[in-house]
Amino acid sequence: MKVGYVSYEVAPFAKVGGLADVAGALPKYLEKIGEDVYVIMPFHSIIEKKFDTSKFTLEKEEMYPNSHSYNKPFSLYSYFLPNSNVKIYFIKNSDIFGKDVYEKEDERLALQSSYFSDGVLSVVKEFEKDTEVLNINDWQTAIISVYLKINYFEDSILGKISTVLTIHNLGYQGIFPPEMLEIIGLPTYLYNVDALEFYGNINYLKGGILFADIINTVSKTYSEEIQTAEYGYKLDGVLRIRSDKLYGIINGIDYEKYNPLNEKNIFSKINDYSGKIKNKLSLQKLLKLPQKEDVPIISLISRLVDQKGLDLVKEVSNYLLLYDVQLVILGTGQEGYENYFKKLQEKYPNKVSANIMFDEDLAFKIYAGSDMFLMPSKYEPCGLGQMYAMRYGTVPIVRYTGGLSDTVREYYNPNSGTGFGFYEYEPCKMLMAVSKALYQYKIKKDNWIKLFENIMKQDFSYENTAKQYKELYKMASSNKNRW
Ligand SMILES: Nc1ncnc2c1ncn2[C@@H]1O[C@H](COP(=O)(O)OP(=O)(O)O[C@H]2O[C@H](CO)[C@@H](O)[C@H](O)[C@H]2O)[C@@H](O)[C@H]1O
Repeated sequence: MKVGYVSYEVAPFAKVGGLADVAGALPKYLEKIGEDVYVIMPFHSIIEKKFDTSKFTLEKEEMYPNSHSYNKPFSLYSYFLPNSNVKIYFIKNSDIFGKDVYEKEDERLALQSSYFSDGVLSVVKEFEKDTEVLNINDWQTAIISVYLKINYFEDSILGKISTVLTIHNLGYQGIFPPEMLEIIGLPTYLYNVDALEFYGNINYLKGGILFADIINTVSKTYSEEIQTAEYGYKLDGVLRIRSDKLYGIINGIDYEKYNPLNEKNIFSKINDYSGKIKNKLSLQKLLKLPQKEDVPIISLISRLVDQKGLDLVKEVSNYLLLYDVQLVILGTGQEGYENYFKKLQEKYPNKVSANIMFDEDLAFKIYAGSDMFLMPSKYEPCGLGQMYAMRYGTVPIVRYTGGLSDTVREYYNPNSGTGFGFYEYEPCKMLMAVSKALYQYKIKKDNWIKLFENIMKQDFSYENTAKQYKELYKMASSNKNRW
């Protein structure tokens, strides 16, 4: 079956968060199990800074979106996802796609994402005619399902395509003024409660949820949580309407790219606990923290946003730092958190390393060199950090929500469990989870090493995830919804 995977960010070309990791890996693994898959993303200008784009093939100099009122042309380039034969198309219009993957201004975002979405369909119609399913991702491309059902349902090529909408994060929905409908080339009658209207605005993700043939999210638990008022971000009712078509498939991580036996991403290979210690000492040296083998490093790598439970960390950090620990932060995001962690480092220069930057190389050195990885999220659709951490033998400490519930099992004894966690979103509950880990680390070292060995045996590879997506695509193509 021919499947197009459409994403606003794809690693390694442009990455802001976890969506890029999935978009850069899943298609590769789909190809391995026999799917005929290609990827489409915008040609963000940062790509030119990171890659030698002269290797890209110019497929067509001038193409146009068909519905959108911004009908300036784009050029189409192509290349391949690294280590695969998966073709990736880049839609280039330098006036539309600016220097950041996500620009701050709402109006720009509304325009960029819809221009891209409509442009994707022009590409499919001309270059990938036999596409059966488009896997669209998050609000930026959700609107593709609306274009297909409303504007192109009679088209001999596009009219046959089914959509799978994957929700990576319900917290971001693409909410814009109703006037956008005309600008993006959709009929104004869609401004009604059974379509895109959302509390006086329009909502791209709501459109995707109602118009896609199949919807899925990135863990089973999150697929259930988002149907409740607590996690539904006001779309729980709409999701409940579509609950018969709503699935949860846990993400994987790229085991080929992230391999503890390969020294490419990390300081030294980790095949036993001594390898872990080597990485830890090198990390301490790199970050100018005291090189102490027995002081546990607790790390946190994240977008610094409310979703990630950072208010809990703020609340208890002074208390936590009474312990003999080192805290390593890597992230960018809300200014309040960035400043907070910078100040924390100033206050505890020997205990805290706050790296307020986006640095993938450093990220994997931290995953490999830490003892514990903290992820106390308020909500977490899947979460990749905890899986990367375990891949490198770092014990996760998580709030049991969404995908964190589905990937971390509470430690009870050396033969069971893969981490430590808590349920209620309370600072002291998080602190207790950290204490449980510190107790094992400090007092029960044999147990800790056994735990290290257990988590390194966990399997979060993409093979199984890819098989489940294959089933979803089959289901989508045989369950096409008429609007
Ligand atoms: N400063 C920094 N420097 C370098 N690397 C950094 C970084 N900050 C974050 N990262 C990296 O970005 C990725 C974050 O992925 P997550 O899945 O943990 O969260 P995110 O909320 O972005 O993704 C959303 O989509 C994914 C994919 O479906 C879901 O797993 C998740 O729950 C959902 O919120 C990881 O690869 C991490 O290493």
